[in-house]
Amino acid sequence: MPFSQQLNYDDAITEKLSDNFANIIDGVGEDKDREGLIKTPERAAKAMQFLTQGYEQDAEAILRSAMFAEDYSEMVIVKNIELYSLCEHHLLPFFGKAHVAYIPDGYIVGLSKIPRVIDVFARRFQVQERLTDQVLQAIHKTLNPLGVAVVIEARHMCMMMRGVQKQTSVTTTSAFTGAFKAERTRNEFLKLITSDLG
Ligand SMILES: Nc1nc2c(ncn2[C@@H]2O[C@H](COP(=O)(O)OP(=O)(O)OP(=O)(O)O)[C@@H](O)[C@H]2O)c(=O)[nH]1
Ligand SMILES: [Zn+2]
Repeated sequence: MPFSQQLNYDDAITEKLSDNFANIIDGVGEDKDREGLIKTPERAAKAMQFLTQGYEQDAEAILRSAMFAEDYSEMVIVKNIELYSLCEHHLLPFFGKAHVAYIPDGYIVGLSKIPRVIDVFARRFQVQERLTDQVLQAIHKTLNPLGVAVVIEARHMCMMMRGVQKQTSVTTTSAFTGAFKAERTRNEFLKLITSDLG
């Protein structure tokens, strides 16, 4: 399942979630049996399973499936990886970009696996800090590189649509291991992720 775009929905979970979404529709005072809403509980149940499919996936296995021995020990950066997650406090989306770098020590990883690892952890109920750290740790543990860096910049719908209602604030989190703890290496990474190439 980790590599497919199409999720195999679990019938028992779909039924359970559908019942609960029907209650939510009812709870806000809507008519859950009107035409436009009749299929909504099931749609929402499937959407929720899609958005939380990361619980069933193994980030370290994904990384291990495409590790290659390579004598390259310069910084590798994959930046501007879009991400969508759900905040665990309000179950509202937060979304933005992740920038990931590592300095190999004997092994490189297939580049696409880095965005896949971000999705594994983003498709759960999250806080941005934990998401940042989980991506860092998964890469650190599997590749055992000289260093890993993860920066996430995100907007939280719970701060935009409700609550403090701030539309332009962006939250940045970062985490570093190994060589990225040194100022010079970290600065090189930070400079490269803000370059004009987008
Ligand atoms: N640190 C952190 N906080 C988050 C994240 N997502 C949402 N929050 C915050 O979680 C907090 C929950 O605070 P509470 O006071 O319990 O909830 P609330 O009454 O709905 O708070 P307001 O949003 O201020 O109205 C809020 O300050 C949210 O902004 C996240 O990824 N990281
Ligand atoms: Zn929230």
